Amino acid sequence: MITVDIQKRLGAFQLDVQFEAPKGVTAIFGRSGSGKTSLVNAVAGLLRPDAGRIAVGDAVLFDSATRQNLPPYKRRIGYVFQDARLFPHMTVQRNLTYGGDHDAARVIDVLGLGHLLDRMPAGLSGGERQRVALGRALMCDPQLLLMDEPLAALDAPRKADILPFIERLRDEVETPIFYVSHDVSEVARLATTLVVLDEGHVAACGPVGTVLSQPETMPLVGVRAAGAVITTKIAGRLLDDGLTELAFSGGRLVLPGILGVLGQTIRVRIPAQDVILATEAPKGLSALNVLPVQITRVEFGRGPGVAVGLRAGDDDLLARVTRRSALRMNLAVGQKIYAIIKATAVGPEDIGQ
Ligand SMILES: Nc1ncnc2c1ncn2[C@@H]1O[C@H](COP(=O)(O)OP(=O)(O)OP(=O)(O)O)[C@@H](O)[C@H]1O
Repeated sequence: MITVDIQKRLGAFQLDVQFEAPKGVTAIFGRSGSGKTSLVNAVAGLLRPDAGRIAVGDAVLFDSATRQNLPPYKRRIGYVFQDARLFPHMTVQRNLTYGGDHDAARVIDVLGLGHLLDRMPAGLSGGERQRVALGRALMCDPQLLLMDEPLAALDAPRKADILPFIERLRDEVETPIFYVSHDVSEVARLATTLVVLDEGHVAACGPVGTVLSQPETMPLVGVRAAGAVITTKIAGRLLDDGLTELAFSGGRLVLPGILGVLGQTIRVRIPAQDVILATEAPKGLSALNVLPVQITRVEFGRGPGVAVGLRAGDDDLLARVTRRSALRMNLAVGQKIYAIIKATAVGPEDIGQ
């Protein structure tokens, strides 16, 4: 468990953050200026809090009560920035092992670096460079890895290339990761835990699927970003039609593309704005996915949209409808209705492992 409890005044800005993060990837998400970088800098030891406590398991990195403040180089923290910052005159192999060679063979395997070892950084793509930077950070045997917008400088195809490697890292390497991002698809794919910052405070914190599907989260993450994250298993592959059938606790979903092998676990983000609600089972509809659901929340905001929390089996879904529709349909907590999800609403960037 990682404990973060930080108070820090930065000019007119007050950072006041408390949360506990279990193993896995903890995404730190929030608008520009919400305090994400200040938070990870405090964890790295680059910014000294006015008060608080930071601990990774039993290792205390900072504690104002006992006046402990480990210098950055003693914190055993790996830091991966937006730009890879590799040594240009060294091969990938030498870059990787510059600070240590902990678990080298496995890190090279998980990050798919084997064929790049003799190359120089100048000849690598942006995504490959970031994988080398990640590998180098891991070979120093950190107890925590901090990644501050590591994919922000990459274009969409390079991002798509590197995400599966970070997913493998999350699933196969023990090192916990703090991952700063303002891209919700990235967060939905990678995060185990999500911490949403708002003006220096923790506005929401918990398992990523729970936080993103809460109606209250919608104003914080933005209406386009809000939506459920569900874990599914591949139940069928309709090869002729190029579709994949996914099973989850709430039923079945059919999505475009052949997404993996039978039985494989797939994580899917379903944007709230792409869920349509119907009070009766629809007939003669082109959409492939019609799920029976029960309303758990109806949250009227200040704008024209209403966030509707839904229970589908053991999973939470989220829909955004207009105030007018919510009133006309008389939507109320406990009501059993149908959620309709267009197969093409879930983009490739919303599907992970
Ligand atoms: N040394 C400082 N002195 C005064 N204000 C500061 C200082 N460092 C940061 N701030 C302010 O603290 C706030 C949080 O900054 P921070 O960089 O942590 O946000 P962020 O969420 O990482 O933003 P972005 O996504 O744009 O990188 C901002 O308003 C910033 O201007």
